[in-house]
Amino acid sequence: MRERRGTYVLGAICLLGTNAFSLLIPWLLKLAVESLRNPGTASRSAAWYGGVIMVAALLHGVIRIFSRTTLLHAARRTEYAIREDLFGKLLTLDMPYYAGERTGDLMSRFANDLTNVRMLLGFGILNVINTALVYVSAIVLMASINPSLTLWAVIPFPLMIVAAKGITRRMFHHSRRAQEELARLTSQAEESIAAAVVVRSYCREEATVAAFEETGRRYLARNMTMARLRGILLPIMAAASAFGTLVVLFLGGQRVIDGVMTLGDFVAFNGYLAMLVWPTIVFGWILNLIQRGGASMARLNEVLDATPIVTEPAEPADACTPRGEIALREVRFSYNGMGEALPPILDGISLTIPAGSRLGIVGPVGSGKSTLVRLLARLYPVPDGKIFLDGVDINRLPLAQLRSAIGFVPQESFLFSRTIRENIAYGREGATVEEIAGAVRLASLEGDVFRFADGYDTLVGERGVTLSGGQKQRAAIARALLKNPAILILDDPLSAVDAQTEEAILEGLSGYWGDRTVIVVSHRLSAVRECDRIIVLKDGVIAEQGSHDDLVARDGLYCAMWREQQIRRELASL
Ligand SMILES: Nc1ncnc2c1ncn2[C@@H]1O[C@H](COP(=O)(O)OP(=O)(O)OP(=O)(O)O)[C@@H](O)[C@H]1O
Repeated sequence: MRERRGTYVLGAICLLGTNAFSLLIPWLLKLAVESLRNPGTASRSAAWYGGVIMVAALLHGVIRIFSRTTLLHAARRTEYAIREDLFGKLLTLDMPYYAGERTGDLMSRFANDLTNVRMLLGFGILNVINTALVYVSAIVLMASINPSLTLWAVIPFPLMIVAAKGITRRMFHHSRRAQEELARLTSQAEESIAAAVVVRSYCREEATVAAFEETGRRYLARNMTMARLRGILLPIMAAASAFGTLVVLFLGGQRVIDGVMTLGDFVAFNGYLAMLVWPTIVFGWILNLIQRGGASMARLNEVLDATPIVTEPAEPADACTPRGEIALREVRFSYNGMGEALPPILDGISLTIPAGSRLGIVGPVGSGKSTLVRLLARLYPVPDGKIFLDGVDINRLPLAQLRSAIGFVPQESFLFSRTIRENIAYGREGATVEEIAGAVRLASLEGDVFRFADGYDTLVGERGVTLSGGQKQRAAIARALLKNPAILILDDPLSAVDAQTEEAILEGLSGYWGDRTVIVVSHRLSAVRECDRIIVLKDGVIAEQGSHDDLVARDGLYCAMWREQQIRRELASL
């Protein structure tokens, strides 16, 4: 908006010009009428004034087009810039922010709120300037013709302003609520479409439609109230302005009959009064635009002013090639729920993972395995002096440097609605066809890709629906392998395949490990069996650690889990 200040000033100047010509017309009419009444004393003929009026009307029209396009284009450009800022901002925000937001709500800010802001910055500003100019200049000119009649003419205005203020205050409230309901509607629609299969498989169509209808009803009710208020406002404004006109016709007409006012003055006075009618009638609409635009700008500012909790270091450490040694010192961590710290998920984890070694992380459901690996990539905030990469506090590493050292395959793999090739190439910009094929081979996905009719060019549907769960997971692994990171974190990435396939895939990957540090989180102990060290997490602490053989020999939690999984496996093979 600030960058476009010049354009708005130009638009305002044009509005000044267009209004100057429209204000000139009643004055010229007055002179024309006076010339008709007193042809002998008039300096110019009525026809001459008629010609000048036509020129003034033409100039008024031309400059009006220019003023409107200037201001409306400026609003479009501002909308474009805000959209870019919004998108840029959303990419900088971190996991803690997204954990508290609904996608649909964010999407509605892109659509509905941005439109409201554009309307405010376009039509809103245009009409505010126009109304102010018309009101001030018309009233000044009316007062110069007849001050007492002007007073009568403007009597309804204060009443109109009081009525408009009261009604628009209520409109603002309903407008804000309506926008929230719309955001909720967008969220519900987005979620129901994404989870269409779940909805159908649980036969929840009716309940989902009912919930959608309920939100829709609330949205409709808010809009109906707004329409009612707008409906009240408009006739009040029109009636008050008609009353002013009536009074002027009566009192002005009498003054003309009494010879206190000339017919030319009366014509001009009425011309100026007529100019006030439209801005007065649309006053309510403009106030509504302002209220709505203001409410939407506030919603956009909530996102634009949001700051990521995970920030770049104030004094970054020198860049160096990572070796991949990770150290954790008494790491404690709690998630924030509605701004309050929840009970700790990790409670004093100390651990050193030598560069080039392989660590397995196992433990019961919800014991904090994923949380621990998320902290290594600073997806959540980590206190200073707790986690080190090659001896450097990770809080001192620029985020891009830290994250480019890590290949992270999360529990839920996400694929873009693009081809398989593009999805895997996302791992590294500029990767060659051979490198992509190499990563696909390592992730044991090659056979699957060749079976697809379009091979690497197979389009992955939204969220990868055309791929099986296991194929999606292997595609996500291939993407991380292509990145060629010093540290590879696999957070239960093969949960969708059976134990034998998981083992075979991990076996196939063993050639890739090299001197990389590898962290494998898994529910299946067979997946971590070959790791140099395994930690068993329980209730946020390391309950046991050691190699597979050590842990089995200890006859503790790991050993119990191992026996249970072995029995299950044997039963499954019967
Ligand atoms: N964003 C979050 N906000 C609040 N609590 C969370 C969040 N993410 C996870 N938790 C909670 O933290 C605990 C540990 O979750 P985490 O995902 O780290 O466990 P896990 O050991 O990986 O579980 P699983 O074996 O099921 O994958 C759980 O109780 C979970 O509910």
